[in-house]
Amino acid sequence: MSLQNTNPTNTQAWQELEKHFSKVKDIPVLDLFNKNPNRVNEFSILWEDFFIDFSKNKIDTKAKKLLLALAEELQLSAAIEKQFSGEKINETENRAVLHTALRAKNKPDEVKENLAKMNVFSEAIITGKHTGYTGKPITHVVNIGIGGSSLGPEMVVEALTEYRNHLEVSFVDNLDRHQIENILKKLDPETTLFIVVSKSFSTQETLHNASIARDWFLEQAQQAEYLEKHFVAVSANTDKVAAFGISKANTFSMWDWVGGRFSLWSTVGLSIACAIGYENFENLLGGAQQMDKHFRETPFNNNIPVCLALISLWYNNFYKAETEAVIPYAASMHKLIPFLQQGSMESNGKGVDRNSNKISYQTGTVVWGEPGTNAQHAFFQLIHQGTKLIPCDFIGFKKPIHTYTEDHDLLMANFFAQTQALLVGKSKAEVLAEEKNLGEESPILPHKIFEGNKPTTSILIDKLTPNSLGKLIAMYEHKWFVQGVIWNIYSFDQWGVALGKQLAKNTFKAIVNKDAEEVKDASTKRLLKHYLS
Ligand SMILES: O=P(O)(O)OC[C@H]1O[C@H](O)[C@H](O)[C@@H](O)[C@@H]1O
Repeated sequence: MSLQNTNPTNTQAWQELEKHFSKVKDIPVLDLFNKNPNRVNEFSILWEDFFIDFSKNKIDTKAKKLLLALAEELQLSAAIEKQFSGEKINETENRAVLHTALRAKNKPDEVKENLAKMNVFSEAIITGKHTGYTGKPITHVVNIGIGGSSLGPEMVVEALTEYRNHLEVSFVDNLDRHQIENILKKLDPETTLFIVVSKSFSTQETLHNASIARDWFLEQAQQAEYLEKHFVAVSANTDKVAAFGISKANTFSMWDWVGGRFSLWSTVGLSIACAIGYENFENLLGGAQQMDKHFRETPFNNNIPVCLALISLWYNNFYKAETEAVIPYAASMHKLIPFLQQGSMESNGKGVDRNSNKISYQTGTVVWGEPGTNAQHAFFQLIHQGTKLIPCDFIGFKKPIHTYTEDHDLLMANFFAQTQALLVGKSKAEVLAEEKNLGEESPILPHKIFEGNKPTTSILIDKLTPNSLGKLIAMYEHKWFVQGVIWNIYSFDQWGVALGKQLAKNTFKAIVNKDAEEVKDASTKRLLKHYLS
């Protein structure tokens, strides 16, 4: 057993963290600021167009030191090198994990070829050189895929609205027929391109939706040869693509060494290239490449993904915080949360360690959130005054993507005010001074007090661009990786999604046969009977 397969709770650093935690857990963060005039410097990182302020977290100098020692003791550097050098670190699937190779300066030849093909194709769609079966240019692109074959591209396409061209881009992922019907009814088969994206090309939702789209198309186009102009596929399973009826020329390859949730950098990003142009897609890759370099080369105490990962681990394993929230102050980033949920929770929601033993400590956190300012009016009440500890990442931009700078100032004033309110709170004395009609004995008084001391990390970026978005996404990818290394789990498989898929097949059979007895447990049997009645 190498040191990298160690139960983290058995390390010396963990033991010391436990001891230290019991001493410092109740110290208010404001006291830490008072005792340490250098706190903001010590707990912030300025890197290129990113400024990360960790100082509002419940962490002192010693805890930081011990967390960094934990990373060293568990040989994080060696683990990072293993990933970048293409070792088969996804051991349960016997695969390398090389999404970083997709955005590296020197890409593997097969990647270069497929990206070049993507460049030419997206350009032809955008310029109208590629026409539909009646000679009209394509106006609408529909990405059919789910999970990693949808969340990343959709998030990027939505976030970068200011970089969009004239093409309308939609995403169909859900098995609910309602979704695809709603999209198709607005489309014209003559001017629509479908991109069927599935690494495995055996995902129920995607194949089902792709068949619906094909039938819809053929209903009007009539001739199967016209499919060639309107259906392309992205997949690692070219045989299955061919069996579905999409030609080799219309197939973009991806590879088993790219995990679905890390695949937006590959040909899975075809819808991105169509929506914002290939050059902008390359800028996205360029940003990720810069973050990869930062992650690989920067000492841990100044390393953004490493610090984010360790602070999150501190809350998860010592404060026993169950969740963490992400609040982007950019309405166009509303799809960032589901993307991060898959990335973090599918990667690190594991209960068995690398030695195949059941884990006795906490692993993956629950990630949730919503863009600010909407979040303020929905769930911030609980974060400010509830009983749960919820560390939050606030993401904001110095410059807006529009020209209304004062409006942007108003938005960002909310960002800063919220992190400040969460930290500082409002004391009894302050409430009384502000509200003269409230007496000391008023039953309303306790409701108006804010304890403060609620932790936030501020991620302040110059501007939302393809480059900075690439950096931001790669930053979170590396955060999950670091946590997986420390938790001693395999972050790159997802066996936990298999059982439900398997049972759905039998359940569907039971429904078709109208035979609830095929289902084993009493509750589901009763539900099925009711459904069938
Ligand atoms: O790209 P596909 O093979 O269609 O897979 C789509 C998604 O489905 C699976 O259930 C996995 O949980 C995801 O990791 C994956 O991204």
